[in-house]
Amino acid sequence: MEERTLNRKTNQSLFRFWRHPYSLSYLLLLFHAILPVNYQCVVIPSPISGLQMAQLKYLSGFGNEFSSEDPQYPGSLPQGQNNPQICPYGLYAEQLSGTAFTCPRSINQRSWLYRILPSVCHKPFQPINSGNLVGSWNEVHPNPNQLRWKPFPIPPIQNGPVDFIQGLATVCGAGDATVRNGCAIHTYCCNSSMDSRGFYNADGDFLIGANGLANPRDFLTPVACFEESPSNSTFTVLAKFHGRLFSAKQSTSPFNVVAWHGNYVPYKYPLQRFQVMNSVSFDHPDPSIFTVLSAKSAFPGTSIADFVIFPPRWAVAEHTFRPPYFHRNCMSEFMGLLSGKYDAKGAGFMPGASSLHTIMTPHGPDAESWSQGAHSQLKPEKVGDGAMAFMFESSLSLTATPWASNVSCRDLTYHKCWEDLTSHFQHRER
Ligand SMILES: O=C(O)Cc1cc(O)ccc1O
Ligand SMILES: [Fe+2]
Repeated sequence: MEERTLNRKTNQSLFRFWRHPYSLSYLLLLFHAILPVNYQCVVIPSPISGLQMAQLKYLSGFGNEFSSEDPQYPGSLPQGQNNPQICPYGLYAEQLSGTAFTCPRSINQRSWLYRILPSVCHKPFQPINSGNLVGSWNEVHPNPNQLRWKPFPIPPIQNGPVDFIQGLATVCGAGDATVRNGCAIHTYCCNSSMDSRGFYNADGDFLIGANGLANPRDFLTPVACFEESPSNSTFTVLAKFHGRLFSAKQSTSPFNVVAWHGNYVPYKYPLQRFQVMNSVSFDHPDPSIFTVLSAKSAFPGTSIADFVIFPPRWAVAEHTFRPPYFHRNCMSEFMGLLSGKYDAKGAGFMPGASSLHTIMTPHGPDAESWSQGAHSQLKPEKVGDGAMAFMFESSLSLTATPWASNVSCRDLTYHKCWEDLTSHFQHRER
């Protein structure tokens, strides 16, 4: 997934932000939408080296104006102004903006950071191997077929360490980072922490948004926290810019924010906290009822992408075909299964698997799921116990990259899951 959601930052990591232990057995996909408005977040996938996870504290809320200072440095956040002539504790003031200065105040996003050194203290960035990252779509071959992938394999540690950035690969996307309108879906599979490497994404934000049945207090933003830089140390800051990777060295840790305030912040959200709503009478509401976050486009009601989840829930609709129906949409749908079973698919869509149904590509329940949905007794039923599926519903025409088209875990038999659908048409007697 490409950039709109988590963060975008300036040259250094805004906060040290723990994401996921790489030992998670499921695939974690990143979505990244390039917005006309420059939203930002920070996803710093670098595991905590100097800090213990238990020490991490969070501020709760969504869209708030926050203030934070490292508890060991009371008074480190300047009061009453952003730019004192000399900042408390000799810190440097640095602004990180997420929207144009000229955006109306109601949607303006920015944060002020008070850090040990400003982000600009680094050696020049040099291009590095961008691996399987793709940022331009015009030369990628279109494919209107249903595409599906088995779980992307986690690289074996005996073949060498692979960190979050080295393990990133672009699955599909559309649009252009240079004109800041588009999105891409990336996957990552890694076996090592980033240690003294940090990352920022100038092409957009890794996974964010605005609306949903998610409660604001479940969004957690890290409290200011920094690490000391031992003398003679070397840190690497990696940048993603126009779809390519760059690397710069510096002698101090970029995780040096002692205090900050603002509303342009990274956050994490536990999907299990999403309160599901659904039909309590009949028929199948639109899947947009499960939207957690939206990356809005310039057209009201039409997103660059909605981040939708399918958590466990009760199905009670009467005289209704309850699983997802057959359809072809004017939107692209990228789906993944994190755990359990998805109610429109059987064994072919296992945890870690993903699929792409681009614009107007027909899809729907596989033959067996259709049969169950058509014939099962309609009592109240728990759907997807222990399951979690997600979908990016995008108004853009997503194209699969050459890597994703040719990767060995591509499920070339996907179309067969509908082969057993037969005609039940009852001809009229003539
Ligand atoms: O394709 C899918 O499985 C996702 C989906 C689910 C649903 O309940 C209705 C429409 C839809 O695209
Ligand atoms: Fe769909």
